[in-house]
Amino acid sequence: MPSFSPTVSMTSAILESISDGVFTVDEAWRITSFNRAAEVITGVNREEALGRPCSDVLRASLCQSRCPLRRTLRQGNPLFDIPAWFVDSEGERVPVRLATAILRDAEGKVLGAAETFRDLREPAGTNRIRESINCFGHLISRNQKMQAIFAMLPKVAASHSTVLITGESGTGKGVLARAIHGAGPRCSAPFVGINCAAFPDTLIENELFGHEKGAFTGADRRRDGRISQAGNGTLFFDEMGDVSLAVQVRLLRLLQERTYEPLGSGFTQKTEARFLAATHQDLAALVRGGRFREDLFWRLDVIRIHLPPLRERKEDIPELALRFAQRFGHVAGHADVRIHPAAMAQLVAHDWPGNVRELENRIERAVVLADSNEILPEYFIPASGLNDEKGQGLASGRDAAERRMILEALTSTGGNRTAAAKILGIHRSTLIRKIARFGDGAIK
Ligand SMILES: Nc1ncnc2c1ncn2[C@@H]1O[C@H](COP(=O)(O)OP(=O)(O)OP(=O)(O)O)[C@@H](O)[C@H]1O
Repeated sequence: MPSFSPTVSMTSAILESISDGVFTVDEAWRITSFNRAAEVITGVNREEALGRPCSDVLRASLCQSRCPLRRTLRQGNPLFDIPAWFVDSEGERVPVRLATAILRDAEGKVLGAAETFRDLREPAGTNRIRESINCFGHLISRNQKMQAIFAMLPKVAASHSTVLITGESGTGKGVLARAIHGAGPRCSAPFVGINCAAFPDTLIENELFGHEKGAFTGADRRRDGRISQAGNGTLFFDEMGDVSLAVQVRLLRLLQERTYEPLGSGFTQKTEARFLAATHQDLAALVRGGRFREDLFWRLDVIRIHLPPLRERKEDIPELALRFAQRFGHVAGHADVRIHPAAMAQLVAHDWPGNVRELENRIERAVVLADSNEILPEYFIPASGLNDEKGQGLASGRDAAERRMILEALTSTGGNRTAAAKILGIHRSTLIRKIARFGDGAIK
């Protein structure tokens, strides 16, 4: 057989084309390379990842105590098939199986280490439309309304039109946006999201448009914004209803003329990105109340997809619950996790104000608490708040129960809202809104 030694460009082309995430670090744990699949799985752009400590970028379950890269560098041995999870750019946990290897130069000097990881959410390479109408990307549903949505998604994904995704928090708007991107012609270009509720006005413009060196105090170098990072991929505006009127003017220009100006540049740039937007708010009502520009609303509302809340598609609960149980069981090393029929009945009876995200978090907690590979009803009772004091469920007295759960979560995290939101299975911005709604001083 003729000898074959791949060139550097060939090696990087191979790394770019595989579906496993791969990154390398130097001996100080700074990321030195980050392949395309790593970007897709973690939601972090290569530019953001390079040069930063890997624990900051991946926020993995093993980072603090059992870092596999550290073990590999110390012992000089590769590791295989390690279960773990990362926290992606949206704050969601991504279960993975990873492997590590040491990197040496031609003389055998250690340069650092490499880690590869496989996304366990889906079998490799299935981010395209599935055969079955019960699924689209990572979304699954038996519900008729959802299936009608899945049926039109291939056409939506293939088009370049702006899509407005509406639905309560945790219904899967972010997952749907990624699925539309993954099933469309831009799937190999970046998917870049921005949570509009997470930034005040001054920062959101900087995040989106980027800035030139010297644009403001502290701008010691030029920085690309998310529009530029999206290239000819997809730019996803999450929580679009939370954008201020001032920023709406800038977004209108972006959507209308496809142009923007990085801060301090004075030059107009053009974007080729496709726009997707999501909101849990009723944008038309915001327009009527004078809090959202009508012209921007019409620019966004080209194709509208409304995701029904989980309580209106209870037929999905068993399948989703089992799927989450299997996924978290896999990470925790429990094969074939089952849900006891009484526990399943409890899940189906619940109203799920936090929708699929809340269900996902409850199942994760139950899998962690489980002593065997069966989830029993008692695993849901203490922490989940599935039952209020009268045992009537959250549907009745929801506010009181919600308020109590928020208080408990904030107490257990010492007031840390990000951590409390994670426990509750809702977005930080949703938690902040709820705290403001209760606004009686007891919750801070
Ligand atoms: N139909 C579904 N099938 C499988 N998983 C789902 C489905 N819908 C939502 N999920 C899961 O629920 C979680 C919440 O989804 P996502 O973040 O997309 O919700 P969202 O509507 O964007 O929430 P928010 O408005 O708070 O940002 C994710 O972890 C996602 O994987």
